Amino acid sequence: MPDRSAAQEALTRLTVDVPDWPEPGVTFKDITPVLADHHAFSAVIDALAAAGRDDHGNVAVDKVVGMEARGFILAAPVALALGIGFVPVRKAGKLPRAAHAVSYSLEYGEATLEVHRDAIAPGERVLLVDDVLATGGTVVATRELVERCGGVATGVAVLMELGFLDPRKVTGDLPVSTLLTI
Ligand SMILES: O=P(O)(O)OC[C@H]1O[C@H](OP(=O)(O)OP(=O)(O)O)[C@H](O)[C@@H]1O
Ligand SMILES: Nc1ncnc2[nH]cnc12
Repeated sequence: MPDRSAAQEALTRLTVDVPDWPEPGVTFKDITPVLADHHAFSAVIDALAAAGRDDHGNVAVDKVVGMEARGFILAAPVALALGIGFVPVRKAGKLPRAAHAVSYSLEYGEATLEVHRDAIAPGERVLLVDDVLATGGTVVATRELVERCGGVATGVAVLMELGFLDPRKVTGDLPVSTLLTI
């Protein structure tokens, strides 16, 4: 069983709040010190991977999707921990083959995300993994990409949720697993 409280403690202790970055009024949650600490990194990966298991501890998803860029750092080891494949959802113009694209807004701007059309097979169950759930725009766009491939997003696992931005208003019925709510 992952030690969820150890992961939460490490996240609270090591995440650095950066005021007014990348623009005035935004407090940026810098998780790089968490990644730099082997024990903390390992604890948060195990805690995130739990969202991909059922009540008996069996793996309940077929793929793990990570959103560029910080999502990649977390989703790839989560996929390995679960023994399943990893799918990158990339910012526009980075994927070399036929891709689906969805545009969206986030806390500090707008962007387009893309996924290879054949990265997720019809009917596959997909866990989304990212570091921060802020407005929820990234998660909603990624769910749309999974569905355009014919897959089913079963949930999203994040390190932290910025509750004051009310992301669950837009994530709707998608189950959210978060280690910290701020
Ligand atoms: O809930 P939202 O308002 O959509 O914000 C959350 C997203 O914002 C950040 O990514 P960003 O697009 O800044 O990219 P990065 O990982 O490359 O820094 C973060 O890693 C999430 O993916
Ligand atoms: N405040 C924030 N800190 C880190 N990543 C974010 N993504 C969106 N809002 C963010």
